Amino acid sequence: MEEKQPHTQLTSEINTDSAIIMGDPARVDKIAELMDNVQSWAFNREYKSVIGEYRGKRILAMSTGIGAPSAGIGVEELNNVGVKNVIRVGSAGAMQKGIDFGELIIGEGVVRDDGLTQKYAPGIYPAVPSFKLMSLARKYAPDAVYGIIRSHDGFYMDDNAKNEAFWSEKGIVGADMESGALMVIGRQRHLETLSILNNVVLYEGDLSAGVNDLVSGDDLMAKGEIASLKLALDILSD
Ligand SMILES: O=P(O)(O)O[C@H]1O[C@H](CO)[C@@H](O)[C@H]1O
Ligand SMILES: O=c1cc[nH]c(=O)[nH]1
Repeated sequence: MEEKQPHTQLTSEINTDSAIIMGDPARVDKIAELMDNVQSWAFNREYKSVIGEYRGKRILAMSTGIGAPSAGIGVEELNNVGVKNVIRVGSAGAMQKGIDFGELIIGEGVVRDDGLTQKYAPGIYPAVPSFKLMSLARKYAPDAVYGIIRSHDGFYMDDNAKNEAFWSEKGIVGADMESGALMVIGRQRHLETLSILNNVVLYEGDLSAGVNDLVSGDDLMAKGEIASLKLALDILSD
């Protein structure tokens, strides 16, 4: 019998080539409400997974916790069980003025300001999404904010303001912690990847307050979260 993947507890019996990943296990319950014939698969450590159908397409949804290392393990184990398309649906902070709460930010590339991906490939290796999935994003969400995002490792850094000003000036549109790992590892494993982020912090806004508002269900952010999940489902079921 096939052994379960040690962290996610997945096996190839999930029987799908498409997965949606997210940091927060609670978001898995939200996406489950949007799918049909949902079956719980596993909940081990930070990896909560369900399988369901959307417009007849079988899709796995799984949380990966916070940060590149746990996302990286999740992506590797998805690859091990035969998944080929992986979309991350996360929350982000805006890096430019004028991006409102709940607006979707879609990464056309990622500044790899994390530690893990440096172990996979030198920093000059690009973190870029799949052209196929990006084309579908443009089809379903032409009005989203498209641009380069920055994935980092430290949420509570003393030099956050300085770093954000630096990267904002370079045109970066949003910040998260896992998209770089998804795209770098995904490319090396021949996966199609994409990252769709719901903005929860205005540029130069209070980081902790933004994430707290997402937890308490602030209306614009809650709508953005559902919109981001639906967009990933639309793309994978196209
Ligand atoms: O909402 P998720 O998917 O967890 O994404 C973002 O939120 C967390 C930080 O609050 C980090 O994981 C960051 O990337
Ligand atoms: O600013 C933010 C908000 C959420 N997650 C991040 O990584 N950064």
